[in-house]
Amino acid sequence: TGDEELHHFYEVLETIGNGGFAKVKLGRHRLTGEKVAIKIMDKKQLGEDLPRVKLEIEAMKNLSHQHVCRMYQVIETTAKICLVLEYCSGGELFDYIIAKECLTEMETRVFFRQIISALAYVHSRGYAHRDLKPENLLIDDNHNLKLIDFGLCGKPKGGMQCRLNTCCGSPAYAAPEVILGKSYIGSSADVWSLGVVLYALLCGYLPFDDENCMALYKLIEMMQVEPQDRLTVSELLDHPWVTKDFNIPVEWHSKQQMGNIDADCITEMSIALKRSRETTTQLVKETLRFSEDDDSTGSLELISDNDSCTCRTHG
Ligand SMILES: COc1cccc(Nc2ncc(-c3ccc(C(=O)NCC(=O)Nc4ccccc4)cc3)c(OCC3CCNCC3)n2)c1
Repeated sequence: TGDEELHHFYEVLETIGNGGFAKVKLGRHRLTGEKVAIKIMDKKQLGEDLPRVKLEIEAMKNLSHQHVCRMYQVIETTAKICLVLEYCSGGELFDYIIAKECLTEMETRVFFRQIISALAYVHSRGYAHRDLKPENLLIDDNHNLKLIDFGLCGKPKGGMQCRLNTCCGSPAYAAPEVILGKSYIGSSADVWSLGVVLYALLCGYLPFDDENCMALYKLIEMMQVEPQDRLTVSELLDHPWVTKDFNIPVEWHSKQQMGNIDADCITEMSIALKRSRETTTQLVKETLRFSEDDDSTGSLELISDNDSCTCRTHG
């Protein structure tokens, strides 16, 4: 069963997060010792929102970027869906800032450039995040930010047709048109949320001298009530406040090429699967082709990138 499968590959340790339908536990991959975040969702509790989770899983398969949390594996059982996700050892950005009491303007700019890098990439892949907020920005062990979409929480009170988490989770970061239940353009709503995140980062937590305030107020054009008056993410990439001291626009293209096969990973797998390297490589190639089709019924599922790989056999 899926539960055995989860425990076969991973030690499941303490809970690191709870969000309505999703519980996130710390996990450790038994083969590689790598820490992972395991997001466990109960299908019954998800109810009619199950299709939305399937959409998120498809989205995650297409998102591979240095500032977006990776998804390594999906383990589905009759009752649960478990996502095995990249673990960020530094926790949430906000806890970090509260613990440090204040960040320099430069450190704020470094983080902000990473956030717009992630957002420009997500938008370029045709997705809008729709729930950008400090809880969804985590720090990895290289002190870099990773965008996550912690996703579904309780049922929206108003039953609005926007995403659950924006309704019940965080009106504070949601654009006016989202709050008003109007139909909205996801990318513009993201820019509003980005403005709130930047404003929250700088206001009250960070020392900020006056002559720069004007540059910041120009950025607050992200928080124009009318979406068409708002800055776009691509205008932010080379905005004077964002490029100050860097003098280069934000590099947002993904540095992670998809689908490359890592030799060390093949070695580990051929040992674990008791197959030759050639056979293992062939299997992986077939699986990567399988994972491109929707109706993949492959005999071996693998999600691998440079530094880790997980494989599991179907039936
Ligand atoms: C050290 O102490 C600590 C303390 C706290 C945390 C950690 N680490 C730590 N690492 C990893 C996670 C995680 C990663 C991905 C997803 C996810 O849902 N992905 C799906 C996803 O990203 N979609 C998506 C992304 C972009 C575009 C579209 C879709 C969910 C959770 C985590 O969670 C804990 C929660 C706690 C409540 N606030 C949010 C994080 N925590 C460590």
